[in-house]
Amino acid sequence: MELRKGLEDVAVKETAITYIDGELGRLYYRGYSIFDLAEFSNFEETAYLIWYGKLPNEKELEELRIKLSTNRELPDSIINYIKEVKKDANPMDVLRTAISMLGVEDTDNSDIMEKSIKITSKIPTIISYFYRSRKNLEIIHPDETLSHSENFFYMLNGKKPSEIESKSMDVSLILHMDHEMNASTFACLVVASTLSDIYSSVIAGIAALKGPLHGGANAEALKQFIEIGDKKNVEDYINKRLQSGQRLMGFGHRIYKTYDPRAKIMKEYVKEITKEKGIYNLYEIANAVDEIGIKELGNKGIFPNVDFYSGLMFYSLGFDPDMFPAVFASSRVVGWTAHVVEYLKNNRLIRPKAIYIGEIGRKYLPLEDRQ
Ligand SMILES: CC(=O)SCCNC(=O)CCNC(=O)[C@H](O)C(C)(C)COP(=O)(O)OP(=O)(O)OC[C@H]1O[C@@H](n2cnc3c(N)ncnc32)[C@H](O)[C@@H]1OP(=O)(O)O
Ligand SMILES: O=C([O-])CC(=O)C(=O)O
Repeated sequence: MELRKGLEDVAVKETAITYIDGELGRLYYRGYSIFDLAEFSNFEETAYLIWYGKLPNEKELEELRIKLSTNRELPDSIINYIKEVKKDANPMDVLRTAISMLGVEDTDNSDIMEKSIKITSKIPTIISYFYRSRKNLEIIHPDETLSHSENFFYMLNGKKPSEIESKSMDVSLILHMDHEMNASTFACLVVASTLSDIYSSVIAGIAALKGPLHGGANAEALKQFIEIGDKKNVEDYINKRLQSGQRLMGFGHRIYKTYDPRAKIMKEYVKEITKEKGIYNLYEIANAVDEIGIKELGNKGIFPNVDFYSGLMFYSLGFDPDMFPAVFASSRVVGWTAHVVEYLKNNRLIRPKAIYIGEIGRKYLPLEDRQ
């Protein structure tokens, strides 16, 4: 039996959701280029596309908009939990626990799609309530008149977003919404394939996304730019980092062997928003890391990935660095749940193999006879 470390190049399902061309750096949701969706679409419309397989007409879009905007509030038990949890808790742990509590509270008999929409509509509320309560600020209840992205920004910052903030938020969420069989989506499927419930699948996704090799890399990438401090230090920093065997965070990808198209799009928006926020120096450092990093690693097919610029984007939008993976999850939940629904149409228990390399037939010794 062949060992495929990291399951590289192993297909676990057929999908009509997302297609990636890792050589050319192209990404399509349901056949639509990520470049077009980022430019012309918004969170609600792209979520509809990913969940239902087509762009919605006006009525369909309005129906989804209403479901997403009227299900944002949390049960009191979860609000109390968020207010009482320790202020330095990891936001991914808080999110994971809050989704688990939602699962406990859930008594409705709606199908997985309806539950998925409700979970999606509540994640920004969980993140924003925790953000404000850890800073001893009053929580801001959701505003049904605002779009998903605008409301997220509003619940966090206490003011409605400007045009550039609103577009940047929408674009960021669109870019993170799905990415074929990444580690967190696979974790969701493993759980779903046992015919467990959708809350449990989403929790598995959050748990896998948290790690610094996956969704946690956005915070690590920003940390690098802050540590570098000035663009004249970039070359030295990269050399030291690579020579000491550390990875450049926000670089490299299992599928992309060229520039991640999402990073390309994110970079343009980050350039604009950092100017507006007075932190353009961080963009300049990031841009220098991008260029010098490619000189060092590009020949191995290692280029910036989505997490490289998204940390700087989320920072510009007001999020604390430890919250970036949770913001990522607020969008990826659409992809996770779409893949679960797709997989369950043709379910088979996911149960791979391990190649045993230990001993067999060892003699059991009573405790007192062991060395
Ligand atoms: C949303 C996302 O999840 S995007 C990914 C976010 N993660 C990061 O940015 C973390 C940094 N990047 C990485 O650790 C990796 O590129 C991963 C985990 C994303 C992909 O890893 P894999 O496809 O498994 O590649 P693997 O870990 O086997 O690395 C292959 C080689 O490239 C090197 N490499 C990979 N990424 C990097 C990097 N960021 N910096 C320096 N070297 C790297 C490895 O050291 C290894 O070198 P070697 O063959 O000389 O030992
Ligand atoms: O596809 C991957 O392995 C990681 C990634 O970029 C994502 O999940 O967005």
